[in-house]
Amino acid sequence: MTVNPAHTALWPAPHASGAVDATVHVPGSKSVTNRALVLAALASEPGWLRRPLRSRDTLLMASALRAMGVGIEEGIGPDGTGEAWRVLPTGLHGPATIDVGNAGTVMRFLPPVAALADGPVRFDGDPRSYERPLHGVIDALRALGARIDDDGRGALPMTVHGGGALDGGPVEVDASSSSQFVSALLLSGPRFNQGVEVRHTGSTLPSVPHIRMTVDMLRAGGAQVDTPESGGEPNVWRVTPGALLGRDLTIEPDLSNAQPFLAAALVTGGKVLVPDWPAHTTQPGDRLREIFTAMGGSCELTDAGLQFTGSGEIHGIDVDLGEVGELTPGIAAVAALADSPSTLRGVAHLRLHETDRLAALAKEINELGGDVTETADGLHIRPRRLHGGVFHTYDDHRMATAGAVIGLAVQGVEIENVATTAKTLPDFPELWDRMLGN
Ligand SMILES: O=C(O)C1=C[C@@H](OP(=O)(O)O)[C@@H](O)[C@H](O)C1
Ligand SMILES: C=C(OP(=O)(O)O)C(=O)O
Repeated sequence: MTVNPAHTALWPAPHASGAVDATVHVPGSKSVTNRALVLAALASEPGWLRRPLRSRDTLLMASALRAMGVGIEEGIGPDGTGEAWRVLPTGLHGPATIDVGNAGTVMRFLPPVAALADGPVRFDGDPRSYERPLHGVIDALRALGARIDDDGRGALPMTVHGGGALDGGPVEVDASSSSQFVSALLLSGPRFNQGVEVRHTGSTLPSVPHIRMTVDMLRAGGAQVDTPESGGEPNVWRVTPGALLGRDLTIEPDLSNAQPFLAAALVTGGKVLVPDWPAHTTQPGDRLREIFTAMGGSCELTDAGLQFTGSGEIHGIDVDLGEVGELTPGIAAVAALADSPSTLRGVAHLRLHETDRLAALAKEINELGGDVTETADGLHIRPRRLHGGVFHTYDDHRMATAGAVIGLAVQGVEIENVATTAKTLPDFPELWDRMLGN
């Protein structure tokens, strides 16, 4: 086996010599970009995505849709104001081969799309993609009339034998391991003959704001969606069959990827302005305003964006992160530098993310001298004086940015494979250096 040198390379995480004071333009949201691509591909007319995120996960999504025949032209928008992608929907075709990488959104959102193609669509990806849960999508699609060949584990690799259309209708799914099972079925629902009615049967449901994001974006595309919040039954979502509009959509900055920069203000007692922070959003990263305020910062949302200011003090926190699990690595990094212990709860499903994030965070922070223990559904973090060392990242973009946050306060932290941040945040080292004035 050849080892990619980028995976073993060490990046000396910059140590902050003082309080940061920077404006950081955070690239577009992964979750919004990949939903927008899927909805635009399923629409009945062309659409625009402005300021899309161009990262590994979104380029994989674009390539996969192109492989099924969708036209995606990358360029500058009609008014000349920055990058914009034109999406030209067509009939969806197989045979096609799709590389999902390690993108949850690609591996979960596209099998229902592939069921609408007129031939076989083969799905494969990184080794970790074979371990990430997909059974909810596979079982539900089979129940809705799709033919899928997998190796019996309910995981990748697999082939969806698209039949040109799917019956759809009511289906049960246990989405306790990933909200993306529900989002996946809803996104393609308008194109199923009978639409879809998804009933979540599990005892817990993570990342509910991401399901709201799916519903909001479907509605903005003209779909009729009934939800628990709109007076429907708990844990049931219903999408009526119908055409989707081609939209002209500007993608919001990725608020979860704003996290390391806000954390830098908190850790150094400095300030960071993130322009274009949306006043209303379903992105889970918006919860950072409340969480990082409780941990010692303060923030103000103005026309210029979100101004976040650290006080020089960092407090521990006891918080349920079940709705906003993807924020856990960054919160754990800050908590390891706090003046009191923290308990992070409600995130058992993180063991099945890019890596087992609970194990990885405990191990890597402890190897720098920390005192972190895993619980059944989270982490206990008792701050200790940390020292330098190698922070391993396990091909997980959020481990890399979490390590960079610790490196601001601790001399001699080296991040293994910082290039893994390209999954959702291209040019992270450059953005980080620029924030620090380097
Ligand atoms: O739908 C989405 O865009 C996402 C949903 C969440 O997945 P899980 O529900 O699997 O945690 C989140 O962690 C992931 O980063 C993005
Ligand atoms: C869990 C994440 O990604 P994915 O979309 O691959 O599930 C994440 O970005 O934190």
